[in-house]
Amino acid sequence: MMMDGRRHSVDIPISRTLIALRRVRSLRDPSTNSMSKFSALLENANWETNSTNEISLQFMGGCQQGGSDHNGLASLKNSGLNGKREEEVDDFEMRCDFGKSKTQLNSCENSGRVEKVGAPIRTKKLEGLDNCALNQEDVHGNKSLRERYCSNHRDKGWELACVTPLSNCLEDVDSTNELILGSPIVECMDQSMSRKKSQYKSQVKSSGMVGDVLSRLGSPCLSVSDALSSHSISFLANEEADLMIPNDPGCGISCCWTRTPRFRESNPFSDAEGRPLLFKDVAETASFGQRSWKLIANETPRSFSQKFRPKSFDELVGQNVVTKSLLNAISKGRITSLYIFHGPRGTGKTSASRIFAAALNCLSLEEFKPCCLCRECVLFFSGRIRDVKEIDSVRINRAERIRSLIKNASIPPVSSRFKVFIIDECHLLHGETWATILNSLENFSQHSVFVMITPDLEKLPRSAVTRSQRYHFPKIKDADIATRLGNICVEEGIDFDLVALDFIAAKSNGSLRDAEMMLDQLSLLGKRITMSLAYELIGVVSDDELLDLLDLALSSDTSNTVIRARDLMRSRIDPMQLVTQLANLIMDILAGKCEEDSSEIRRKFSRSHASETDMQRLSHALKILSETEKQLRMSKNQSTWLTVALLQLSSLETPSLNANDPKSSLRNAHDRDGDFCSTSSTEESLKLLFPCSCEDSKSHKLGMQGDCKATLESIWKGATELCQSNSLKNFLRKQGKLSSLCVNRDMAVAELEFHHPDYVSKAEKSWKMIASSLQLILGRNVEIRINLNAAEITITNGMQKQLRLF
Ligand SMILES: Nc1ncnc2c1ncn2[C@@H]1O[C@H](COP(=O)(O)OP(=O)(O)OP(=O)(O)O)[C@@H](O)[C@H]1O
Ligand SMILES: [Zn+2]
Repeated sequence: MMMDGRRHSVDIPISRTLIALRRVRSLRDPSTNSMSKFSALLENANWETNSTNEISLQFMGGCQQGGSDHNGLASLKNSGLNGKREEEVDDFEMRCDFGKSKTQLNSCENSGRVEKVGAPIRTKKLEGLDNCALNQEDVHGNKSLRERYCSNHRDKGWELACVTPLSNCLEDVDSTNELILGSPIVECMDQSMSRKKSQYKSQVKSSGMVGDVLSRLGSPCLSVSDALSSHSISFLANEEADLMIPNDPGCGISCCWTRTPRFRESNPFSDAEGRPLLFKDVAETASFGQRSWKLIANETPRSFSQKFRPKSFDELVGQNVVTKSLLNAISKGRITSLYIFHGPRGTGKTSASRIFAAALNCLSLEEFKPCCLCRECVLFFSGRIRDVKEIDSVRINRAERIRSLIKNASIPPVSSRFKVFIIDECHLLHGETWATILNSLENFSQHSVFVMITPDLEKLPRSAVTRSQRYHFPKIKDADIATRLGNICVEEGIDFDLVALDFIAAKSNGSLRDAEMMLDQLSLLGKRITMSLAYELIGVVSDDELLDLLDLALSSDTSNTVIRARDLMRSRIDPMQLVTQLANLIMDILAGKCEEDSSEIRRKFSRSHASETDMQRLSHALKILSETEKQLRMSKNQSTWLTVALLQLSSLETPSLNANDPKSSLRNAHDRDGDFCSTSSTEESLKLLFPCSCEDSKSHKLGMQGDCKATLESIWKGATELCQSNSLKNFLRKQGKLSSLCVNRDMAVAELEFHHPDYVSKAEKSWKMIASSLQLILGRNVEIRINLNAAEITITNGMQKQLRLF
């Protein structure tokens, strides 16, 4: 949501401060809490910009409320913009000269020191009784922790000053007492935006359009006292303005006009249709599906992703190409009527569409837009702009609604430069809806812009794609995500381990929203964000990673299967969970669900595993996995057996994994304490084959009988695959085999068999490599025994070499 506030507890955005000038409470009679006492003041206020680009607010004579004649004047200016050095640009001054109206506004005089939440504020200037100045600077400490993340939050100061205006500014007061203002220059520097000072250092220049828009604002009224006490200042006053709350976490700007705004032309549509975009999803209006929004500025953000939604292009992480190109399009005036923003979820498409809409209407003459400061931006960020609409794609599938929308788009904007229609999830538009829109493109007002958003370009009609300007939002790099998370942690005062943030970033699959949501959840635990905490909460693997693993396993890429599986299980997922997820995924694929899924990796996987044999292999894999799942419940060596099971997925020879089959490869290795199952007869035969280690009741063993053979073959194949030397690999495959395996909690004993004494000695020479490969697959120390008939050589990896004879 564009209006999501941020840093409300740390920084005070100047924009919010300015808006708070309108707060009605400050203008109320303290004894009665009534506004009436000051109504004349409101009616007689006048704003103007003078030649030095200062905005002036003048309280005209004749108002005799409160024992004063209110000839006082106030103006706003950015002291840094009139030839000051760049370092000073951040300083935004407010000086007040209210003349006789100081009775109402006398708290200016008390502004010698103002506390800002989370950071001390220092007052630079205090200009006598009639003037006040507030200059606050952040004094962030604790730099060391923040250095990596706080580049955006370096110390900034701001100064707000009201200065006596020079001229008579009243140009017009219309019949409804609305003020028509001259061309003011709004200059303010939000702390949160101060890093953009190079872009923002110059103000919104005075222009007819600025004046035009300002003229639609109601009577402004000024109070500083309340503003200071609540760390915010407002421009205007009316009853609604009281919605502003001191800890308002919104974007910092709230629009609460005293009068109904006048527009260039009356809105030809119903109120509902013309309702402006306000960035808070609450209810829906009856019109073509446009959402009705509440002033988000008054609401507490419910999540980090709401709170930290980017509000300008430079806050958009990892989308530099898009940003640059959109900004260039605006600065060169090359705006087309149809844009498509596409790319994976949570990468900033919706945010960018809103920023784009704001930038299109921004009045700043600077290249970097939106400035967030001009009146159009103020309107936009307060959600009061009438010409930007966010439309529910499902709802406009109805004929009358799309007609209404098209009609609306054919008419020039109400008050802004561009009418922007943002249609999220546009792949849900029906073909006819698309056709109507595309056929009407020519008839749209030159100033109507459609921004369509979808995660999947391929689902859109070709004709739409070819007639639009497309912007791809790629997945966000893990490093960028981790940095962003770090910034959020610093801002929210959350302790964290870097590695945990990296982990969250890796888990979020390029979606910053997912990452922020995970962080949000973890932060609720109220502890330091650590790896183990993250693992506890997130221990699942994305579909894409699962598909990757499955692909490796099915393609007999033993080494990578083992490496990937071990990697996942080491830190990221419990083997039980992994096997369940894999089985579910295969079921989805077999059920054809991948066709509907938007993931490219899934579609690719489906395409490359579409043959009959592939389907058989997949159902075979499913059988193995479902059987493995049962076995793992009873096993203490879950990761080993899951790895072994994965190595069997590529084979089409289905080992009998029937739970009732005593020879089942995995089942028949059950030991007495339930680690692996076997019938007593199988156990006997295993002992016979491999008498020494399996006496340990905690171990389980696979022998050469029945279907154990297939498992042993898979493991042997995997192990040989992992040998780096090709000649050794070929030799072991051809001449040797794994004749039995006994695994207990700490180690495994593998029995190898060769047909010739020379082979035995050759294998013996390479025992380390063989043992290492088996070790990798089995995930524990491995003792190997190399047999030739009655001869057996025992070699313990990493320990001394031993020859044992029966
Ligand atoms: N590129 C980004 N830069 C900064 N924040 C981002 C970015 N992408 C996503 N976010 C975070 O994720 C939240 C959601 O982003 P947004 O709605 O713009 O993504 P989206 O691509 O439109 O997602 P979807 O396709 O699901 O609608 C934002 O509020 C913001 O906190
Ligand atoms: Zn602007």
